[in-house]
Amino acid sequence: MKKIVLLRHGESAWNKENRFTGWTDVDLTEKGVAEATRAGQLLIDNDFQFDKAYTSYLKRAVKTLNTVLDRMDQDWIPVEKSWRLNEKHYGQLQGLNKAETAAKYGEEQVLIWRRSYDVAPHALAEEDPRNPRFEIRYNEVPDAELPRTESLKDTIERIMPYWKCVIFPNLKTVDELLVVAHGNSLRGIIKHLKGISDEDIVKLNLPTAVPYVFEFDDDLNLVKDYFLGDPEEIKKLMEAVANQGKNAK
Ligand SMILES: O=C(O)[C@H](O)COP(=O)(O)O
Repeated sequence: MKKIVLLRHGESAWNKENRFTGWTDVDLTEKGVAEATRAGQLLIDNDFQFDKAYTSYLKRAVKTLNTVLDRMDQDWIPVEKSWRLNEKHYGQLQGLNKAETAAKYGEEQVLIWRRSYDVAPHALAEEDPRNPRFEIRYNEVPDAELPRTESLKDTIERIMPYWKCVIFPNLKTVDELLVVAHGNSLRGIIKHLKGISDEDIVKLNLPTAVPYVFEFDDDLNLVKDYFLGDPEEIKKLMEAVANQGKNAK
């Protein structure tokens, strides 16, 4: 059986503070590192030996991947980074507290910004210092492809060329791939893999650092998908992610 494991990074400083993060390059918390170590242990316990790993240009994902591979003693495997695996760009929401945003604009509006398929938050202004066009790490990316905000649809459109041409075709020749990325960039990949509708994708909330395994037959048809870990605990973690957009007052 061929397998791809999708893993959201461990808790970041802005997950802890409940802020919209998007392309902001925040670090893991201590808890985030511990979550990544635990994910690595779960992957060893389930006999994973990865042939190759992929991650984004953002350190919360890169450091999660390094921590997982270190726990597995698989630091040596080939790793490729791509900006295309970055989180959904959250535009002007980046840096704002999610519960405070819900208190100001309403929970329904925040749910639309966080989970809808084709509504993007307000875009960053061209001169905003957070605009990715000012960042050296994106020098290789044509300006027209660099987002100032994104809907999930936009995120999927920029991930898919990389998924379809680089990541997925590897399965023809190797058996196990690891992709460490972000809540929404992974929702986009999962929507594609499972054929989830635009309406139903609203309900998917990915917890931090819980390995999500996809198994494929030799013709690369999806056979089954499952999380590693305790289902009750994972359900609670998913609910907690959904509740981050609720008004705390
Ligand atoms: O960018 C962020 O804020 C997080 O990675 C995901 O946030 P969300 O669960 O609010 O989409």
